[in-house]
Amino acid sequence: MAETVSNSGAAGFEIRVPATTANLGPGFDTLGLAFSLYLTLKVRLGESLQNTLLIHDTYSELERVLSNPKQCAAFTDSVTLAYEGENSADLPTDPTQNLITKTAWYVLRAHGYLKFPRKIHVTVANAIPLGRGLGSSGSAVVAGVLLANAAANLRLTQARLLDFALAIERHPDNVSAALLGGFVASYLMDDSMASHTRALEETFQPSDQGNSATDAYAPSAIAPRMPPSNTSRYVQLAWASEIRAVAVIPQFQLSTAKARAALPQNYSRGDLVFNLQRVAVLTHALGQSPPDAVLISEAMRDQVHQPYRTGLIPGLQQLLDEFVPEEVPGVLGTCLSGAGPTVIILATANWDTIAQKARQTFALNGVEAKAMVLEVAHDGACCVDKAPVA
Ligand SMILES: Nc1ncnc2c1ncn2[C@@H]1O[C@H](COP(=O)(O)OP(=O)(O)O)[C@@H](O)[C@H]1O
Ligand SMILES: N[C@@H](CCOP(=O)(O)O)C(=O)O
Repeated sequence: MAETVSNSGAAGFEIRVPATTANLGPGFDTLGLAFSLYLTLKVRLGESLQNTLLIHDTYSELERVLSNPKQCAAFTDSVTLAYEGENSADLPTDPTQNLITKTAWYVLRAHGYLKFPRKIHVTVANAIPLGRGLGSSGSAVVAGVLLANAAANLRLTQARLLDFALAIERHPDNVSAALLGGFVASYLMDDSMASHTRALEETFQPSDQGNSATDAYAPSAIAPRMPPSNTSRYVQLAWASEIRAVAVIPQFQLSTAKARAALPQNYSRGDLVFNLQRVAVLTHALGQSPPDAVLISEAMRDQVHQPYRTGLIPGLQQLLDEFVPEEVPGVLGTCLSGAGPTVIILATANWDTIAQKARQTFALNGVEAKAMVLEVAHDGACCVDKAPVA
Protein backbone atom coordinates (compact mmCIF):
# COMPACT_ATOMS: atom_id res chain seq x y z
CA MET A 1 0.00 0.00 0.00
CA ALA A 2 1.59 3.27 -1.04
CA GLU A 3 1.50 6.24 1.30
CA THR A 4 2.02 9.90 0.60
CA VAL A 5 4.94 11.49 2.38
CA SER A 6 4.51 14.93 3.92
CA ASN A 7 7.73 16.52 2.78
CA SER A 8 7.32 19.61 4.94
CA GLY A 9 9.84 18.82 7.64
CA ALA A 10 11.45 15.56 6.53
CA ALA A 11 14.90 15.57 5.03
CA GLY A 12 14.02 12.72 2.72
CA PHE A 13 11.99 9.66 1.97
CA GLU A 14 12.43 6.13 0.69
CA ILE A 15 10.42 4.33 -1.97
CA ARG A 16 10.49 0.54 -2.26
CA VAL A 17 8.89 -1.36 -5.14
CA PRO A 18 8.88 -5.17 -5.50
CA ALA A 19 9.87 -7.16 -8.57
CA THR A 20 7.06 -9.08 -10.25
CA THR A 21 6.38 -12.04 -12.43
CA ALA A 22 3.55 -11.66 -14.94
CA ASN A 23 1.28 -14.15 -16.72
CA LEU A 24 2.03 -17.29 -14.60
CA GLY A 25 1.38 -19.31 -17.74
CA PRO A 26 -2.15 -18.77 -19.09
CA GLY A 27 -2.82 -15.34 -17.53
CA PHE A 28 -1.23 -13.27 -20.29
CA ASP A 29 -1.46 -9.52 -19.46
CA THR A 30 -3.76 -10.48 -16.56
CA LEU A 31 -1.97 -12.14 -13.62
CA GLY A 32 0.91 -10.68 -11.61
CA LEU A 33 2.78 -11.78 -8.49
CA ALA A 34 5.08 -9.60 -6.37
CA PHE A 35 8.40 -10.92 -5.08
CA SER A 36 10.54 -9.87 -2.14
CA LEU A 37 13.26 -8.47 -4.40
CA TYR A 38 13.21 -4.69 -4.54
CA LEU A 39 13.92 -1.50 -6.40
CA THR A 40 14.70 1.13 -3.75
CA LEU A 41 14.87 4.92 -4.17
CA LYS A 42 16.55 6.88 -1.38
CA VAL A 43 15.50 10.48 -1.84
CA ARG A 44 17.24 13.44 -0.22
CA LEU A 45 15.31 16.70 -0.21
CA GLY A 46 17.13 19.98 -0.83
CA GLU A 47 16.11 23.61 -1.09
CA SER A 48 12.69 24.76 -2.29
CA LEU A 49 12.65 25.95 -5.88
CA GLN A 50 11.00 28.98 -7.47
CA ASN A 51 8.80 29.01 -10.58
CA THR A 52 7.90 25.36 -10.42
CA LEU A 53 4.31 25.79 -11.53
CA LEU A 54 3.11 26.05 -15.10
CA ILE A 55 1.43 29.41 -14.65
CA HIS A 56 -0.09 30.59 -17.87
CA ASP A 57 -2.85 32.96 -18.89
CA THR A 58 -3.50 31.71 -22.36
CA TYR A 59 -2.97 28.57 -24.30
CA SER A 60 -0.34 30.26 -26.46
CA GLU A 61 1.55 31.33 -23.34
CA LEU A 62 1.55 27.73 -22.15
CA GLU A 63 2.77 26.64 -25.55
CA ARG A 64 5.59 29.16 -25.41
CA VAL A 65 6.73 27.92 -22.00
CA LEU A 66 6.73 24.26 -22.86
CA SER A 67 8.30 24.49 -26.29
CA ASN A 68 11.29 26.21 -24.74
CA PRO A 69 14.19 23.73 -24.39
CA LYS A 70 15.27 25.66 -21.31
CA GLN A 71 12.37 24.03 -19.50
CA CYS A 72 14.12 20.69 -19.97
CA ALA A 73 17.17 22.15 -18.33
CA ALA A 74 14.99 23.47 -15.49
CA PHE A 75 13.70 19.96 -14.83
CA THR A 76 17.19 18.50 -15.05
CA ASP A 77 18.43 21.06 -12.52
CA SER A 78 15.77 20.03 -10.02
CA VAL A 79 16.91 16.39 -9.70
CA THR A 80 20.16 14.44 -9.62
CA LEU A 81 20.35 10.66 -9.90
CA ALA A 82 22.89 8.05 -8.89
CA TYR A 83 22.79 4.25 -9.00
CA GLU A 84 24.32 1.76 -6.63
CA GLY A 85 24.50 -2.03 -6.77
CA GLU A 86 23.33 -4.28 -9.58
CA ASN A 87 22.95 -2.72 -13.06
CA SER A 88 24.57 0.52 -11.85
CA ALA A 89 26.48 1.10 -15.04
CA ASP A 90 23.65 0.17 -17.39
CA LEU A 91 21.12 2.88 -16.66
CA PRO A 92 21.10 6.55 -17.64
CA THR A 93 21.45 9.17 -14.91
CA ASP A 94 20.27 12.01 -17.17
CA PRO A 95 16.79 12.72 -15.70
CA THR A 96 15.35 13.34 -19.18
CA GLN A 97 16.39 9.82 -20.24
CA ASN A 98 15.88 7.73 -17.13
CA LEU A 99 12.57 5.82 -16.96
CA ILE A 100 11.99 6.60 -13.26
CA THR A 101 12.46 10.36 -13.59
CA LYS A 102 10.75 10.55 -17.01
CA THR A 103 7.72 8.95 -15.39
CA ALA A 104 7.90 11.37 -12.47
CA TRP A 105 8.17 14.30 -14.90
CA TYR A 106 5.07 13.12 -16.73
CA VAL A 107 3.09 12.94 -13.48
CA LEU A 108 4.42 16.33 -12.34
CA ARG A 109 3.58 18.02 -15.64
CA ALA A 110 0.11 16.54 -15.71
CA HIS A 111 -0.38 18.29 -12.34
CA GLY A 112 0.94 21.62 -13.55
CA TYR A 113 4.54 21.38 -12.34
CA LEU A 114 7.48 22.14 -14.60
CA LYS A 115 9.95 20.49 -12.23
CA PHE A 116 10.24 19.09 -8.73
CA PRO A 117 9.14 21.73 -6.19
CA ARG A 118 12.27 21.07 -4.12
CA LYS A 119 15.66 20.02 -5.31
CA ILE A 120 16.05 16.28 -4.85
CA HIS A 121 18.87 13.79 -5.04
CA VAL A 122 17.82 10.21 -5.74
CA THR A 123 20.04 7.19 -5.07
CA VAL A 124 18.64 4.11 -6.78
CA ALA A 125 19.49 0.66 -5.47
CA ASN A 126 18.17 -1.83 -8.00
CA ALA A 127 18.16 -5.50 -7.10
CA ILE A 128 15.85 -6.40 -10.00
CA PRO A 129 17.71 -7.76 -13.02
CA LEU A 130 16.93 -5.73 -16.15
CA GLY A 131 15.20 -7.11 -19.21
CA ARG A 132 14.73 -10.58 -17.74
CA GLY A 133 10.96 -10.74 -17.29
CA LEU A 134 10.97 -9.82 -13.60
CA GLY A 135 9.10 -6.58 -14.13
CA SER A 136 12.02 -4.13 -13.82
CA SER A 137 10.36 -1.58 -16.10
CA GLY A 138 6.99 -1.87 -14.33
CA SER A 139 8.72 -1.36 -10.98
CA ALA A 140 10.64 1.64 -12.35
CA VAL A 141 7.38 3.18 -13.60
CA VAL A 142 5.65 2.62 -10.24
CA ALA A 143 8.68 4.14 -8.48
CA GLY A 144 8.50 7.20 -10.77
CA VAL A 145 4.81 7.73 -10.05
CA LEU A 146 5.43 7.45 -6.30
CA LEU A 147 8.41 9.80 -6.57
CA ALA A 148 6.31 12.57 -8.12
CA ASN A 149 3.46 11.90 -5.72
CA ALA A 150 5.67 12.23 -2.66
CA ALA A 151 7.94 15.04 -3.88
CA ALA A 152 5.05 17.30 -4.90
CA ASN A 153 2.72 16.04 -2.16
CA LEU A 154 0.04 15.22 -4.73
CA ARG A 155 -1.85 12.84 -2.42
CA LEU A 156 -2.95 10.59 -5.27
CA THR A 157 -5.19 7.66 -4.40
CA GLN A 158 -4.09 4.10 -5.07
CA ALA A 159 -6.40 3.97 -8.11
CA ARG A 160 -4.95 7.20 -9.47
CA LEU A 161 -1.36 6.02 -8.96
CA LEU A 162 -2.30 2.97 -10.99
CA ASP A 163 -3.88 5.14 -13.73
CA PHE A 164 -0.60 7.01 -14.16
CA ALA A 165 1.50 3.83 -14.14
CA LEU A 166 -0.81 2.25 -16.70
CA ALA A 167 -0.68 5.27 -18.97
CA ILE A 168 2.97 4.36 -19.45
CA GLU A 169 3.23 0.58 -18.99
CA ARG A 170 -0.06 -0.28 -20.78
CA HIS A 171 -0.44 -3.85 -19.54
CA PRO A 172 -1.69 -4.07 -15.97
CA ASP A 173 -0.17 -7.35 -14.74
CA ASN A 174 3.25 -6.12 -13.53
CA VAL A 175 2.31 -2.65 -12.30
CA SER A 176 -0.79 -3.84 -10.41
CA ALA A 177 1.22 -6.48 -8.54
CA ALA A 178 4.14 -4.07 -7.92
CA LEU A 179 1.85 -1.40 -6.51
CA LEU A 180 -0.49 -3.64 -4.53
CA GLY A 181 1.69 -6.63 -3.61
CA GLY A 182 0.77 -10.33 -3.54
CA PHE A 183 -1.04 -12.22 -6.28
CA VAL A 184 -3.19 -9.90 -8.38
CA ALA A 185 -5.57 -10.33 -11.31
CA SER A 186 -6.46 -7.18 -13.24
CA TYR A 187 -8.02 -5.94 -16.43
CA LEU A 188 -7.87 -2.67 -18.33
CA MET A 189 -10.97 -0.65 -19.08
CA ASP A 190 -10.31 -0.95 -22.76
CA ASP A 191 -11.72 2.17 -24.34
CA SER A 192 -10.44 4.64 -21.78
CA MET A 193 -6.80 3.71 -22.27
CA ALA A 194 -7.05 3.04 -25.97
CA SER A 195 -8.19 6.59 -26.55
CA HIS A 196 -5.45 8.04 -24.40
CA THR A 197 -2.45 8.83 -26.56
CA ARG A 198 0.68 7.22 -25.25
CA ALA A 199 1.66 9.34 -22.29
CA LEU A 200 5.41 9.26 -22.53
CA GLU A 201 5.45 9.87 -26.25
CA GLU A 202 3.36 12.98 -25.68
CA THR A 203 5.53 14.22 -22.88
CA PHE A 204 8.83 13.46 -24.54
CA GLN A 205 7.97 14.02 -28.16
CA PRO A 206 11.30 14.69 -29.90
CA SER A 207 11.73 18.23 -31.16
CA ASP A 208 11.94 18.59 -34.94
CA GLN A 209 14.02 21.74 -34.58
CA GLY A 210 17.51 20.37 -34.14
CA ASN A 211 19.73 17.63 -32.93
CA SER A 212 21.27 19.00 -29.77
CA ALA A 213 20.95 16.82 -26.70
CA THR A 214 18.53 19.28 -25.11
CA ASP A 215 16.39 19.62 -28.21
CA ALA A 216 16.12 15.89 -28.65
CA TYR A 217 14.17 15.60 -25.43
CA ALA A 218 12.23 18.85 -25.60
CA PRO A 219 8.72 18.25 -24.28
CA SER A 220 5.85 18.57 -26.68
CA ALA A 221 4.15 21.94 -26.89
CA ILE A 222 1.14 20.99 -24.80
CA ALA A 223 0.89 19.82 -21.24
CA PRO A 224 0.18 16.07 -21.12
CA ARG A 225 -3.44 15.25 -20.58
CA MET A 226 -4.38 13.56 -17.36
CA PRO A 227 -4.95 9.84 -17.93
CA PRO A 228 -8.60 8.84 -17.64
CA SER A 229 -9.74 7.71 -14.16
CA ASN A 230 -10.19 4.12 -13.06
CA THR A 231 -8.48 2.70 -16.12
CA SER A 232 -8.21 -0.72 -14.54
CA ARG A 233 -9.92 -2.99 -12.06
CA TYR A 234 -8.15 -5.59 -9.96
CA VAL A 235 -8.64 -8.26 -7.35
CA GLN A 236 -6.04 -9.59 -4.91
CA LEU A 237 -6.07 -13.37 -4.82
CA ALA A 238 -5.12 -15.86 -2.13
CA TRP A 239 -1.64 -17.37 -2.31
CA ALA A 240 -0.87 -20.62 -0.46
CA SER A 241 1.94 -19.92 2.01
CA GLU A 242 3.77 -23.16 1.12
CA ILE A 243 4.54 -21.96 -2.41
CA ARG A 244 7.85 -20.31 -3.28
CA ALA A 245 9.19 -19.53 -6.72
CA VAL A 246 12.49 -20.62 -8.16
CA ALA A 247 13.46 -17.92 -10.68
CA VAL A 248 15.98 -19.22 -13.20
CA ILE A 249 17.47 -16.12 -14.76
CA PRO A 250 19.48 -16.36 -17.99
CA GLN A 251 22.44 -14.02 -18.32
CA PHE A 252 21.03 -12.47 -21.49
CA GLN A 253 18.40 -9.75 -21.71
CA LEU A 254 15.25 -9.93 -23.82
CA SER A 255 13.32 -6.70 -24.18
CA THR A 256 9.61 -6.96 -23.48
CA ALA A 257 8.94 -5.06 -26.71
CA LYS A 258 10.80 -7.71 -28.75
CA ALA A 259 9.07 -10.60 -26.98
CA ARG A 260 5.65 -8.97 -27.55
CA ALA A 261 6.44 -8.43 -31.21
CA ALA A 262 6.81 -12.24 -31.56
CA LEU A 263 3.13 -12.78 -30.72
CA PRO A 264 0.36 -13.12 -33.33
CA GLN A 265 -2.47 -10.61 -33.67
CA ASN A 266 -5.18 -13.29 -33.66
CA TYR A 267 -5.77 -16.64 -31.96
CA SER A 268 -7.89 -19.67 -32.72
CA ARG A 269 -10.97 -20.41 -30.63
CA GLY A 270 -9.25 -23.60 -29.43
CA ASP A 271 -6.24 -21.72 -28.04
CA LEU A 272 -8.46 -19.13 -26.38
CA VAL A 273 -10.62 -21.77 -24.68
CA PHE A 274 -7.47 -23.69 -23.64
CA ASN A 275 -6.19 -20.62 -21.74
CA LEU A 276 -9.55 -19.51 -20.33
CA GLN A 277 -10.16 -22.93 -18.81
CA ARG A 278 -6.73 -23.03 -17.21
CA VAL A 279 -6.56 -19.47 -15.92
CA ALA A 280 -9.92 -19.79 -14.20
CA VAL A 281 -8.73 -22.92 -12.34
CA LEU A 282 -5.26 -21.51 -11.63
CA THR A 283 -6.45 -18.36 -9.84
CA HIS A 284 -8.20 -20.55 -7.28
CA ALA A 285 -5.75 -23.47 -7.15
CA LEU A 286 -2.75 -21.32 -6.14
CA GLY A 287 -4.60 -20.21 -3.01
CA GLN A 288 -5.51 -23.70 -1.80
CA SER A 289 -3.56 -25.33 1.04
CA PRO A 290 -2.10 -27.83 0.49
CA PRO A 291 -1.65 -26.99 -3.20
CA ASP A 292 -2.71 -29.67 -5.69
CA ALA A 293 0.38 -30.18 -7.86
CA VAL A 294 -1.32 -32.13 -10.64
CA LEU A 295 -4.09 -29.55 -10.94
CA ILE A 296 -1.67 -26.60 -10.92
CA SER A 297 0.86 -28.05 -13.32
CA GLU A 298 -1.76 -28.52 -16.05
CA ALA A 299 -3.41 -25.18 -15.20
CA MET A 300 -0.11 -23.36 -15.81
CA ARG A 301 0.07 -24.47 -19.45
CA ASP A 302 -0.41 -21.77 -22.05
CA GLN A 303 -1.15 -21.45 -25.76
CA VAL A 304 -1.17 -17.66 -26.08
CA HIS A 305 2.39 -16.42 -25.55
CA GLN A 306 4.87 -19.13 -24.51
CA PRO A 307 4.77 -21.15 -27.77
CA TYR A 308 5.69 -18.01 -29.73
CA ARG A 309 8.53 -17.07 -27.39
CA THR A 310 10.32 -20.43 -27.22
CA GLY A 311 12.34 -19.51 -30.32
CA LEU A 312 13.78 -16.53 -28.43
CA ILE A 313 14.79 -18.55 -25.36
CA PRO A 314 16.89 -21.70 -25.90
CA GLY A 315 15.94 -24.33 -23.31
CA LEU A 316 12.52 -22.87 -22.48
CA GLN A 317 10.54 -25.71 -24.04
CA GLN A 318 12.69 -28.34 -22.32
CA LEU A 319 12.19 -26.65 -18.93
CA LEU A 320 8.42 -26.46 -19.50
CA ASP A 321 8.33 -30.15 -20.46
CA GLU A 322 10.61 -31.50 -17.74
CA PHE A 323 9.85 -29.43 -14.61
CA VAL A 324 6.53 -31.08 -13.83
CA PRO A 325 5.44 -32.75 -10.55
CA GLU A 326 5.70 -36.25 -12.05
CA GLU A 327 9.39 -35.74 -12.87
CA VAL A 328 10.76 -33.43 -10.17
CA PRO A 329 9.57 -33.79 -6.56
CA GLY A 330 8.29 -30.56 -5.03
CA VAL A 331 7.42 -28.90 -8.34
CA LEU A 332 3.93 -27.49 -8.83
CA GLY A 333 4.29 -25.96 -12.26
CA THR A 334 6.59 -24.09 -14.62
CA CYS A 335 6.15 -21.02 -16.81
CA LEU A 336 7.94 -18.19 -18.52
CA SER A 337 8.24 -15.15 -16.24
CA GLY A 338 6.62 -12.17 -17.96
CA ALA A 339 8.04 -11.82 -21.43
CA GLY A 340 11.13 -13.83 -20.43
CA PRO A 341 13.81 -15.00 -20.59
CA THR A 342 13.50 -15.95 -16.87
CA VAL A 343 11.67 -19.18 -16.11
CA ILE A 344 9.64 -19.50 -12.92
CA ILE A 345 9.19 -22.88 -11.24
CA LEU A 346 6.62 -22.87 -8.44
CA ALA A 347 7.42 -25.43 -5.75
CA THR A 348 6.59 -26.46 -2.21
CA ALA A 349 9.91 -28.21 -1.41
CA ASN A 350 13.43 -28.92 -2.75
CA TRP A 351 13.85 -25.36 -4.04
CA ASP A 352 17.66 -25.46 -4.10
CA THR A 353 17.79 -28.81 -5.89
CA ILE A 354 15.24 -27.60 -8.43
CA ALA A 355 17.27 -24.41 -8.95
CA GLN A 356 20.46 -26.35 -9.60
CA LYS A 357 18.79 -28.78 -11.98
CA ALA A 358 17.10 -25.99 -13.92
CA ARG A 359 20.38 -24.11 -14.35
CA GLN A 360 21.85 -27.32 -15.75
CA THR A 361 19.01 -27.62 -18.26
CA PHE A 362 19.64 -24.07 -19.44
CA ALA A 363 23.40 -24.84 -19.60
CA LEU A 364 22.73 -27.88 -21.82
CA ASN A 365 21.06 -25.42 -24.19
CA GLY A 366 24.04 -23.08 -24.15
CA VAL A 367 22.48 -20.57 -21.72
CA GLU A 368 24.26 -19.50 -18.56
CA ALA A 369 21.74 -18.76 -15.83
CA LYS A 370 21.61 -17.90 -12.16
CA ALA A 371 18.79 -18.95 -9.87
CA MET A 372 17.04 -17.31 -6.94
CA VAL A 373 14.45 -18.72 -4.55
CA LEU A 374 11.89 -15.97 -4.11
CA GLU A 375 9.17 -15.39 -1.54
CA VAL A 376 5.94 -13.63 -2.38
CA ALA A 377 5.88 -9.99 -1.24
CA HIS A 378 2.43 -9.46 0.24
CA ASP A 379 3.04 -5.74 0.73
CA GLY A 380 3.22 -3.69 -2.42
CA ALA A 381 5.15 -0.52 -3.16
CA CYS A 382 5.65 1.83 -0.24
CA CYS A 383 6.96 5.28 0.44
CA VAL A 384 8.09 6.30 3.92
CA ASP A 385 9.71 9.36 5.51
CA LYS A 386 13.36 8.58 5.93
CA ALA A 387 16.42 10.76 5.69
CA PRO A 388 19.06 9.02 3.56
CA VAL A 389 22.41 8.47 5.25
CA ALA A 390 24.73 11.22 3.95
N1 LIG B 1 15.70 0.82 -12.05
C1 LIG B 1 15.54 1.29 -13.27
N2 LIG B 1 15.87 2.56 -13.56
C2 LIG B 1 15.69 3.06 -14.80
N3 LIG B 1 15.23 2.36 -15.84
C3 LIG B 1 14.90 1.08 -15.62
C4 LIG B 1 15.02 0.48 -14.33
N4 LIG B 1 14.60 -0.79 -14.42
C5 LIG B 1 14.24 -0.98 -15.70
N5 LIG B 1 14.43 0.13 -16.44
C6 LIG B 1 14.18 0.28 -17.87
O1 LIG B 1 13.40 -0.79 -18.33
C7 LIG B 1 14.11 -1.56 -19.33
C8 LIG B 1 13.78 -3.02 -19.22
O2 LIG B 1 12.41 -3.15 -19.48
P1 LIG B 1 11.79 -4.46 -20.13
O3 LIG B 1 12.41 -4.71 -21.48
O4 LIG B 1 10.31 -4.28 -20.09
O5 LIG B 1 12.26 -5.63 -19.18
P2 LIG B 1 11.70 -6.17 -17.80
O6 LIG B 1 11.19 -7.51 -18.15
O7 LIG B 1 12.87 -6.22 -16.89
O8 LIG B 1 10.63 -5.22 -17.34
C9 LIG B 1 15.57 -1.25 -19.04
O9 LIG B 1 16.38 -1.46 -20.17
C10 LIG B 1 15.50 0.21 -18.64
O10 LIG B 1 15.39 1.03 -19.79
N1 LIG C 1 2.19 -9.60 -19.99
C1 LIG C 1 3.46 -9.04 -20.39
C2 LIG C 1 4.38 -9.03 -19.20
C3 LIG C 1 5.76 -8.43 -19.45
O1 LIG C 1 6.50 -8.56 -18.26
P1 LIG C 1 8.05 -8.20 -18.20
O2 LIG C 1 8.45 -8.48 -16.79
O3 LIG C 1 8.74 -9.07 -19.18
O4 LIG C 1 8.17 -6.75 -18.55
C4 LIG C 1 4.05 -9.88 -21.52
O5 LIG C 1 4.06 -11.11 -21.38
O6 LIG C 1 4.46 -9.32 -22.54
